[in-house]
Amino acid sequence: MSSPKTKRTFLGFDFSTQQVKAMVIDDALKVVYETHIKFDTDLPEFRTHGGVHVTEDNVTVTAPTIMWVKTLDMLLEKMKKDGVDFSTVAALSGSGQQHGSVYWKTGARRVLSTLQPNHTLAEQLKDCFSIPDSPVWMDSSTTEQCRQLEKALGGPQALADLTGAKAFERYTGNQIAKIYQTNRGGYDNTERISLVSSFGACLFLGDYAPIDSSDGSGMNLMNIRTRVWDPDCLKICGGETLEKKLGQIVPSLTNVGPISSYFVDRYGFSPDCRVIVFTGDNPASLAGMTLTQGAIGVTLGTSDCVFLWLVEPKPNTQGVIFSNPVQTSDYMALLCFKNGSLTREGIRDKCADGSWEKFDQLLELTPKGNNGNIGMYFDVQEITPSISGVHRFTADNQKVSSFSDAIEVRAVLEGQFLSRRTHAENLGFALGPSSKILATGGASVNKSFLQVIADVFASPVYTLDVANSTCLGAAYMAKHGWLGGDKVVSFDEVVKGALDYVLAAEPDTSVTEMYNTMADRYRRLEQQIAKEQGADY
Ligand SMILES: O=C(CO)[C@@H](O)[C@H](O)CF
Repeated sequence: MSSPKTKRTFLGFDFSTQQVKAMVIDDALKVVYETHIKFDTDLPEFRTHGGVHVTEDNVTVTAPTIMWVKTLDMLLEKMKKDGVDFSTVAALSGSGQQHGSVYWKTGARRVLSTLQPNHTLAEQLKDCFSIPDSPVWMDSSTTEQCRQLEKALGGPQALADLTGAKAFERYTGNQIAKIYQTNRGGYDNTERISLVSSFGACLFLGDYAPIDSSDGSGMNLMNIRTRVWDPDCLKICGGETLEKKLGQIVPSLTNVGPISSYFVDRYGFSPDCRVIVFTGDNPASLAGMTLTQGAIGVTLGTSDCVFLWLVEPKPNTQGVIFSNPVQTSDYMALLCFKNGSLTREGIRDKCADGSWEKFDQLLELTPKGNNGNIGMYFDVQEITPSISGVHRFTADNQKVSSFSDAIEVRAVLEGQFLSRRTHAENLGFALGPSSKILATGGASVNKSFLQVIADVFASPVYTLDVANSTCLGAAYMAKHGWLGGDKVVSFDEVVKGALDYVLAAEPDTSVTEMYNTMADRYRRLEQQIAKEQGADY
């Protein structure tokens, strides 16, 4: 809670899949307040599960747009009751679950710009959405539209070269295409299409806020190099009117204007409070981790995610490349691996009686490099690449059906982290003397994992116990944008010293050459499996 002595604060919001979070930081970037409102439990009238509605076909996934609006009403009331002094907020920004989309009905802009402070946002905006149920990132009902877009643009790799990713069902252009094709009435009655991020900015701006270049990268509509809409993609997905409905993209960190008077009158914000363009949750998370060039962010959770800062990206059909949210001339990449902690825990239960202590003891029984044995453990259909099954290879690349417990334990760790490394390198990340790994997530407390990561990546591993990196990143970006963005001051400069990363593991340089060779072998073996299973690689 900000106190009278606090001179200046910055506010970050995160419109995520299951909740809306808010975080207040002081001028020294220290968190002084945070809170959240969860959709399922705090707004039961919408009957969501995990913040969404999934249709029987398990393919179509949406969320009620007005639920997000009402949640913001509740969040701000809670913050007010908790004593947050909104008058100290110099700037605010935010993030949103990526790829989701909001459809503002024709005429909504007038309502948005004349909000009355004695009524809630939800009361006033309840009839402003032409498509009341927003498609979200978990939706996978647009495969037909994905194939149409890739066919028209020359195939998955050509589309990745142009937009930073092959056509993914969750990507907004394909979601818009489905509405354009199947609900033309609703589409034609839409005057603005927002992402979840820019929708959040619209509410605070009291006007249509632009999409930023980083979250705009998650749509299969933006030219990843020029950061402007690609006319061919627009036409295929939404015809001649889509560009007008989207508005123009702006660089991340853009100061898009003063806060709407609605928030000044109702909550006591300063009329000088600036709205900094919102961005996607993963770009904001990169900022919240204070990831910098040469670093790799690794979040070890149910799914493992790898965040990369790239200067020269090599788009492919595995990862996704976004415009960098804090250095707008650079790029970032995201790799998601579905087989993360549950796979590691499965081997622990099978080989070490469910004990991490015994797991670590078994790990010590085999040399680094596992005498050339390699394992790949895709208990569920993997995302990167899209293959499944368990595959074990001996040093001479012979497939075997089992390993001893000790070999298996090392093989699951080396296999997973060789996979993270090879896919990072495929996207253009170059490991070098200044590389470092920033590890977060539940499994980052396991020291033996971190040592394998340090050895496989030949880089020091730092850990950070940062909860809500997405919301924290949005608050950091509020200050960075308020200072003028990356054209005025670098992100490094803005966040210097903000977080205390702890050095957790240093690489054993005696095995660097061995893992370099092993990485090349892993890549070839995984490509072989992908080919056998007819998967992109
Ligand atoms: O689809 C994703 C990234 O491409 C997810 O991480 C969503 O952003 C989660 F909200």
